[in-house]
Amino acid sequence: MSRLVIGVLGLQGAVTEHINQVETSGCNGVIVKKPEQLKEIDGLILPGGESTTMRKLIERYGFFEPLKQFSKQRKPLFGTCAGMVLVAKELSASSEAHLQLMDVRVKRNAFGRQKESFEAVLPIKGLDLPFSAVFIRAPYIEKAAQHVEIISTYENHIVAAKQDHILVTAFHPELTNDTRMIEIFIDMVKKSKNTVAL
Ligand SMILES: NC(=O)CC[C@H](N)C(=O)O
Repeated sequence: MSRLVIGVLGLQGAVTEHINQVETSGCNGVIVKKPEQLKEIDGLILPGGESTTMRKLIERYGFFEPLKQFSKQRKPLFGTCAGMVLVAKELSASSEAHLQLMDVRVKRNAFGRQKESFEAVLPIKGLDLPFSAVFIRAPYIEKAAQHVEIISTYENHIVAAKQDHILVTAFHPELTNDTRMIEIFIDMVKKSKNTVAL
């Protein structure tokens, strides 16, 4: 069977770290810089970075509608940190939401100044052993619809979740050597390919 092709939206943020993890996990990693490339990939990672800047670049490079279409086709998406902000249907503090793909309300920079960046060892649904999660000016999910599966919480806040073909984490799984989080995503991509093939 040919290798799965996982794209990383390459407009801004932690792109190469994700590509490295994708390749370590046995898939082909592609930096996506043009909307046409979305046709060539089986799943897409929206990396961490700065969501407001990413939104501007999404508009500038004509990605807004193509990304919505990508999701409409139920192709798997993985939003990490700023990527989670981008997919949320709602943002708190009346900020304007972006792609609005997942039924969650996200609070940006939610852990406050004392906790600009920190590491926490978290139990994750589906993993036998806890995951060492790196948070950098991280958001969290303030509110999730019933059909959103909560995968992990930290101090009672939702920091990882899944809805259908969309996975999100408030932390940066690509900044550790642990590839188990990306493997959860790769499994989703594998399953979606099998469903399409049937
Ligand atoms: N590390 C990150 O991705 C930070 C996200 C950033 N606080 C934002 O809202 O865009």
